[in-house]
Amino acid sequence: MSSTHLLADRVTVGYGRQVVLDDVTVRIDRGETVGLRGPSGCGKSTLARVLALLHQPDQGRVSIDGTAVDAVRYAVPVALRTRVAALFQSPRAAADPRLSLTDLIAEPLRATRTPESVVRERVAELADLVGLTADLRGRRPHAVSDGQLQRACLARALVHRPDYLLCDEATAMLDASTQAHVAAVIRDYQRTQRAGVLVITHDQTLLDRWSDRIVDLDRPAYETVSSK
Ligand SMILES: Nc1ncnc2c1ncn2[C@@H]1O[C@H](COP(=O)(O)OP(=O)(O)OP(=O)(O)O)[C@@H](O)[C@H]1O
Repeated sequence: MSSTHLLADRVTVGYGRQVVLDDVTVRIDRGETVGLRGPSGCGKSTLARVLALLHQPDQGRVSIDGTAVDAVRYAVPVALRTRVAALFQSPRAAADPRLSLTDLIAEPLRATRTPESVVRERVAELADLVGLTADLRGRRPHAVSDGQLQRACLARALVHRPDYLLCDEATAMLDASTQAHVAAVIRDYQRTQRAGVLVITHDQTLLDRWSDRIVDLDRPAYETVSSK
C-alpha cells in the first residue's frame, strides 16, 4: 500500500453519550478525490474535522503519509499541520470579520512567520487564481458576498500548498457559476499538485462528477447505553 495518504485509522468520536463515529477507517491517497456520502447526522463533518486535525478522536488516530498525528490544531508541528487544509460550508463562520480578504488569505502564512515579500506574492497569485479583483481584496467580509468570501477562504486553504484538501459542503451555498468556478479551481489544484481531496456533498451529481471513488458512511449515530 502506498504511504502517501491521509488516513483516519479506526477512529471513534462521541459527543457526550452519543457515539457519532464508531471505528471508522477512511484513506485518501495523494492524487485522488474521494467522495464521502451518508445521511444527515451520520458524522461526515465530524470525520472531516478529525482529518483536518481540528478534533481529537476518542480512539484511533490520523496519520499523514505514515506519520501518526497525536495532537490537534496548534499543538501539531507546523510542517505537519500545513499539509492538510479544509474548506467548510459557511465562509462567515470561518472568516475573521476584522480582516480584509487580503489579510484573511495571508493569515496562515503570517502565522508561520513567512517573509512579508513572499506573503504578498503568494496572496496576489492565489487571489488571481480564485478570481478576486483588486477592489474586493481590500474589503472586509461584511462587504462581500458569500461566494466572494468563499473564494477568499479557498485561497487561504491553498496558501501553504497542502497535500490534502478537505471540502465539506464547500460549494453548497454558492450560486451555480461560483460553484463551478470553485470546483474547477480545486480540481486544477488537485491535478497539478497531485493532492488528495475529500469531497463531502449531498449533491449526488457533483459527487459523481468530482470523485474517483465514493465512501459510504452510513452508520447512524447512536447513544451508548448506561451499564447501570
Ligand atoms: N460539537 C458538537 N457537540 C455535540 N454534538 C455534535 C457536535 N457536532 C456534531 N454533533 C452531532 O453529531 C452528529 C453528527 O454530526 P455531523 O455534523 O458530523 O454529521 P453530518 O453527517 O456532517 O451531517 P450533515 O450531513 O447534516 O451535515 C449529529 O447528531 C450532530 O448533532
